[in-house]
Amino acid sequence: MSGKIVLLNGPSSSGKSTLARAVQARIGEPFWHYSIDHLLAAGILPRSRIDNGEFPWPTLRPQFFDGFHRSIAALADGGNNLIVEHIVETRDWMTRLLLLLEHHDVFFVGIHCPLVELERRERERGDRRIGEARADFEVTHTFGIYDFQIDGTAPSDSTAAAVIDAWQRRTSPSAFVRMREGLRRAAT
Ligand SMILES: Nc1ncnc2c1ncn2[C@@H]1O[C@H](COP(=O)(O)OP(=O)(O)OP(=O)(O)O)[C@@H](O)[C@H]1O
Repeated sequence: MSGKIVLLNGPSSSGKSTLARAVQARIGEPFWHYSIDHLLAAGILPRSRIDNGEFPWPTLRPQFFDGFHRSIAALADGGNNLIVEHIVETRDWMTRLLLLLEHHDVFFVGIHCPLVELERRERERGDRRIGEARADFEVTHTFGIYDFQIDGTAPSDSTAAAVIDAWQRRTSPSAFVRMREGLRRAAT
């Protein structure tokens, strides 16, 4: 049986990693915390050869993210429960996730944070490209509907407890099921 997926979506610096760690520490079942950041931190990319232009990132990026999206389904198909943190950048990515995760139990969580706070965090962190948070802020919540939404400025302990409670009480049809139905209606 496929693992269950809690998918956190929000702009850079909204607090996805912090929340994912807090959920993972409290939830009553084993969940793997999975994100692009983990792959990057593991050194998956030939970083210096991309940075020096030898390998073209604009060509490689779409296939890297497509592989990431497919890997979510693959890990869940192995029976693993996942807390996935992601920034859904485009409507195509949203559609791709809806189709790839058609047979999975997905609980879709939106993390909201005021732009002024995102930009403050971005400056303070110093390890994010300035402007990334604003670009994400303008698009990432525009592609779909959620099962649950949270305030990324609230303490992560209480937010994690609220996410777990809402996940335990989740009902059908999920946001992913409703969005897929919308896609199919639009296609007919
Ligand atoms: N609830 C919160 N209250 C105050 N600060 C927070 C909260 N959650 C996260 N932060 C701070 O915001 C910064 C970004 O947090 P985090 O790495 O969790 O964000 P993220 O959405 O995963 O970012 P990215 O997508 O860029 O990886 C960190 O400095 C973190 O300590």
